[in-house]
Amino acid sequence: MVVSAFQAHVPLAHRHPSAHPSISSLHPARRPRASATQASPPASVQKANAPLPQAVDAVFIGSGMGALTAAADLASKGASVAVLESYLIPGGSSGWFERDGFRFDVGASMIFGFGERGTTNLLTRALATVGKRLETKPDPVQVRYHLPDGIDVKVHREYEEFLAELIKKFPHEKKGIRKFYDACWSVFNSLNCMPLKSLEEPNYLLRVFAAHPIACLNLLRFIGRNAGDIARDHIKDETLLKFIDMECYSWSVVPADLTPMINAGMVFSDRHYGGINYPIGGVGRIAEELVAGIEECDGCSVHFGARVKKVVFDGAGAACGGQLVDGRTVSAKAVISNATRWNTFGEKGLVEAERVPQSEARFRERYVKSPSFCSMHIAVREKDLKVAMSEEEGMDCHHIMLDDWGEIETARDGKGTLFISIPTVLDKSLAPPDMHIFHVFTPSWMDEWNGLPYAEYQAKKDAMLNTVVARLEKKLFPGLNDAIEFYEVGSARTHRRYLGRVDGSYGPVAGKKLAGLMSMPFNRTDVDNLYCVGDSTFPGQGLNATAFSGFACAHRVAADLGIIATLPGPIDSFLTDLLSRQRLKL
Ligand SMILES: NC(=O)c1ccc[n+]([C@@H]2O[C@H](COP(=O)([O-])OP(=O)(O)OC[C@H]3O[C@@H](n4cnc5c(N)ncnc54)[C@H](O)[C@@H]3O)[C@@H](O)[C@H]2O)c1
Ligand SMILES: CC(C)=CCC/C(C)=C/C=C/C(C)=C/C=C/C(C)=C/C=C/C=C(C)/C=C/C=C(C)/C=C/C=C(\C)CCC=C(C)C
Repeated sequence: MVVSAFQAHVPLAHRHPSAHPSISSLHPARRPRASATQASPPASVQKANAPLPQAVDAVFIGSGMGALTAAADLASKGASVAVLESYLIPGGSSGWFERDGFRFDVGASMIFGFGERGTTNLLTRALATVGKRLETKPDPVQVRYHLPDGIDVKVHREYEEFLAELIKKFPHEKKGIRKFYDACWSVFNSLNCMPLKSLEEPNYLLRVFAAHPIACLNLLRFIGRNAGDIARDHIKDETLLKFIDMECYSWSVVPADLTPMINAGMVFSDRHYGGINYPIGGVGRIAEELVAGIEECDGCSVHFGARVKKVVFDGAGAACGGQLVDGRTVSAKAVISNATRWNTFGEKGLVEAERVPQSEARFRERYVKSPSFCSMHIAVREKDLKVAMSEEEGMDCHHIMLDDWGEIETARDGKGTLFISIPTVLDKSLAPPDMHIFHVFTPSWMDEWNGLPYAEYQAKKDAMLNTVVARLEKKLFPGLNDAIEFYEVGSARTHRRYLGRVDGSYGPVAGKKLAGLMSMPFNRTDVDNLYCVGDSTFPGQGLNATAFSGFACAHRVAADLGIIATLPGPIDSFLTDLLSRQRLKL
């Protein structure tokens, strides 16, 4: 099946603002969202969708960044892979959609993992496995915070410049600030000196420990801890601790006390090391290139409009393939789910209830679904904004805004934390001349949207947009209301529908204080030959994090398929099971 231009750009959200006179009159300059573009879908997507293979080494359910990285790595090692994606384009939450010459990123536009040095630049590395590379634009500022208590801080790419700005605000915490962020560097430096592969493959662990004993011991020191514990070891000022909470919340959607220190170390250091780099042409280019690279490998294919209904099992109870909703089946030695844990093992999940292993109860007891987001994708005319928009004049691409500390996590209806990205500040090719893309998102829960009749649903989206635009106009972007050309609002329902993620969730987060990353599931499951990849596995949310899960998954699958050397079979199995049992005790 070839994907038509229209299908490949199905609207993210179906909305008709003109049906709501209140909105039209509030925003006379706005017009309803533009029609889906008629431009051709990318070559990678057109080429994909060869006939389904009958049998492969590894079949992937979904084509998010976790799956694409793992598929690319396995393909480069000589395995045959088939990626089955239910939607019409690849990438999942790192996908894209187009309207009237604008190319919008579906998810966050702040991209880690595109550095040139070290080992933690996992997006650069994922593309390289299949001989691809993307041009990127370095972002001089990771994010500018606009927070209560007059905290207006830029996280500069240059580490010392960021510290100086923060210390200026909290001079009495000069030592504590440096100690906390230096602890993050210590984690990062330990990771960034070693090859990053599967932590459930003993041969790798032994080799990496032999080559980097001090770094491994340092990681073991931090792997069971959370960022909040380390921050409190060094910092006393409550407002500064709230700032650190926001630093964590802005990517982990939980405060520092629940954010694993390994992840904080990665994020708070890599932004100054590899830096934040925007892929020219949009975030969706990463998935497009990975698909193109996978398809160039012998015996490897990516299929769209291929929704998997269930995992297929053999007589011994081992996973042996995926069955699509239309009944077609792809058999495989390894089955890898990129769906969330709940979509894989939960009610009406890919694995029927009687086969769900006991160990999943442990996961559910520890992790909960994070909220979804209400995402506002807005096309903006630069000439009507009363603020300079170019990078040269000091406009930053990413902003976080909060008016009241009490509302970091809980506020609803667009009154809480606002995440704002304007990727056109870095890449003008995303929009027509003199136009900008504003992507504004705020945490939002399914219960706010579920069951609303059409008119109420649309009215709620419009109300959210109005609240958010009013806040942005007042504080950051005067003129925004009149500068809106068109807009598109996505709710938790939209995320559930188009990304297939339960309740539109951003992923699992600790439901209570846990020992850092120790209990986050790895890629193997307690079902033989069934693996998981993506943000439901170690180390969690984020593109670079899911790319790590992809590399780790590919490594373990390659070991199980006999493609890479392991310790002798029985020893490998014994040690792998021993490690997994030890983790279960934690
Ligand atoms: N700037 C950033 O850091 C950024 C940007 C975008 C996304 N992300 C991250 O990406 C993470 C998600 O990545 P991921 O790898 O977990 O995957 P994902 O959720 O993005 O993609 C999963 C894919 O699997 C498909 N799928 C689900 N069930 C299926 C089924 N039954 N049959 C066929 N296909 C199915 C979905 O359609 C989707 O395309 C999120 O945590 C988010 O933080 C980060
Ligand atoms: C041998 C022995 C004995 C031992 C051993 C030890 C070891 C080796 C260990 C190891 C470990 C490891 C390897 C680990 C790893 C890790 C990793 C890689 C991690 C990563 C992470 C990352 C992350 C977390 C990221 C994230 C990000 C994100 C989430 C982002 C987001 C964003 C957003 C949301 C945006 C915002 C926006 C605005 C502001 C606008």
